[in-house]
Amino acid sequence: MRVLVVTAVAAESDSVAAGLAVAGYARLDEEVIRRAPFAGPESSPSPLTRYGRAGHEIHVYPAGVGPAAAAAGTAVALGRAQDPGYDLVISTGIGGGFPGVAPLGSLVVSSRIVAADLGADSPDGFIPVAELGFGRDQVHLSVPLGRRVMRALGAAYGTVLTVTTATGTAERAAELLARHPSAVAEAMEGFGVAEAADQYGLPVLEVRAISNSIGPRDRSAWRIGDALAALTDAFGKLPPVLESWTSHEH
Ligand SMILES: O=C(O)c1cccc(C(=O)CC[C@H]2O[C@@H](n3cnc4c(=O)[nH]cnc43)[C@H](O)[C@@H]2O)c1
Repeated sequence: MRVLVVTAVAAESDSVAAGLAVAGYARLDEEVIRRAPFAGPESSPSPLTRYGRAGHEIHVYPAGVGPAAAAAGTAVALGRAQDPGYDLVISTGIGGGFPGVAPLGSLVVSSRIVAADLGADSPDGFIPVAELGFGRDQVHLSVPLGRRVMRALGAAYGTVLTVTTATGTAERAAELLARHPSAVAEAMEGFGVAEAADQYGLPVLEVRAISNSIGPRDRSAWRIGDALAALTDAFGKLPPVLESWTSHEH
């Protein structure tokens, strides 16, 4: 089994790595595959790091913030994979949770990944790109895998929205929920990772640890430390599920 885990930033990758260590995965090596887009001229390049246990490998790559960086970084990492290629791609990191379904410090697993603001605005409201006839705003996910992961993590299971502007008002949160009643969380990378994985014919999953509630902007209420600890917890529990899953099940 070989899995590519894509985060946005190094702090998320470090939390994933701490969980993999708990699951018995040892660091194998690392490869600088490009300069992450969020890194300034003084920052060090962010490597893709490989971890392994009993013939299974999990590679972790902080590809950058937002769907464009996520898609580009994922495609680069997938394109450089040597035989055997990857079986699965996971988009992960911190995210905003919809109140009532995904509290601070909890985990969510995607049943669907939807690009929630990919489309056109109109006097009658938002029109998704698929309705415009230009493309798609969601990709196929493995339901059996998602459900297994959800059970193993004790996570909420539902639609994870990808947005390019984080929600900062109650009105916007209500609008998103009205359009996506099964939404549990939002973040900024899932759809980009999913597009890249899908174009390589690979299944994808999104796992988010909730750092903030979706609604009126309030930075003082963010709990990034708790979310990163939840991410470590998730990746301590995830490997046995992934090892027992085979990609033809999706
Ligand atoms: O300053 C703000 O109000 C603000 C609100 C939400 C997100 C940000 C970020 O700059 C974080 C981007 C980063 O974190 C993920 N993330 C975490 N929470 C959310 C969210 O509620 N909505 C969207 N993205 C979120 C995201 O995936 C990025 O990697 C600032």
